[in-house]
Amino acid sequence: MSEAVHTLEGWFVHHDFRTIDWSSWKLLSPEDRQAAVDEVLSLAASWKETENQKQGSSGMFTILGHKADLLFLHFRPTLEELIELEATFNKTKFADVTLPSYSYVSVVELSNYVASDNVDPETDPYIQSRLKPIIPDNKNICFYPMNKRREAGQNWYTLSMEERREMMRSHGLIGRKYAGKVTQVISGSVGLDDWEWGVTLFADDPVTFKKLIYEMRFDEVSAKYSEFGTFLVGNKLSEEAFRAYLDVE
Ligand code: VOV
Repeated sequence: MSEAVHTLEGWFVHHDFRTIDWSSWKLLSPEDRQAAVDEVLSLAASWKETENQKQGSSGMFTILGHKADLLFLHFRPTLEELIELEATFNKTKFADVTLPSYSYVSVVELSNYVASDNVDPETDPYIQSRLKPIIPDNKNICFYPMNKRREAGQNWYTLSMEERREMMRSHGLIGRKYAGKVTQVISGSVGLDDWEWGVTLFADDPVTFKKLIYEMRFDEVSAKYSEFGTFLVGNKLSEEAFRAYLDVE
């Protein structure tokens, strides 16, 4: 039997993707539309307050293409908080014109494949900041779920710890070339959602997503042992941009 890698868990994550029923939105009166936007922005202000108190992080994004129009991304210490956030949003006037199009539930994860000894993860500021990530201000976001393969002759889970560690070392070396250009948040979802990990990337230039993911495709762990789900990409929304996005005057 192979040895399971030790993992550290941080904040829970909800990727809440919505489509907008634009016909219904346009049928609302200008006053009702304004009230609906104000209501969401007041929720966004309360999310900012939570972030200021270091009790989570939330962001709003537009998503390009048919898969979704918006993403509400939430990091919180507990699943209960994420459930409450979802219910609160669903009770807004704006939610009446949206439909959930995709969602993903996971928990921020760090594994100790390449961890250094003599570090206490409970107090180390770097590890803590990775386990409890604050959504960066980069313009673009890319999300996709992934699995490690479990096929005869290509089974990640039957490899020895040493083999896996070596491949993750090589994976990390590629990733490090993109330092300063991409921020990655890897969240584990075994037992929480349909895939094994969620990959959330943030960058100012969307071409960076393509270059990083393409380069990783040639790396052994991705080339031989990884399978990917649907990709969603979009832009971070400021409060003003959210208002402008929904403006149909
Ligand atoms: C943007 C750069 C970047 C960097 C620096 C980076 C580094 C690292 C390190 C050092 C480690 C191991 C320790 C830890 O931190 O957990 C990981 C871990 C992981 N990664 Fe990664 N990864 C990146 C980026 C990055 C991407 C783009 C992907 C998607 C893969 C692809 O082909 O599309 C990915 C996946 C993962 C996964 C699924 C895990 C967990 C694997 C497991 O079996 O447990 N990752 N990753």
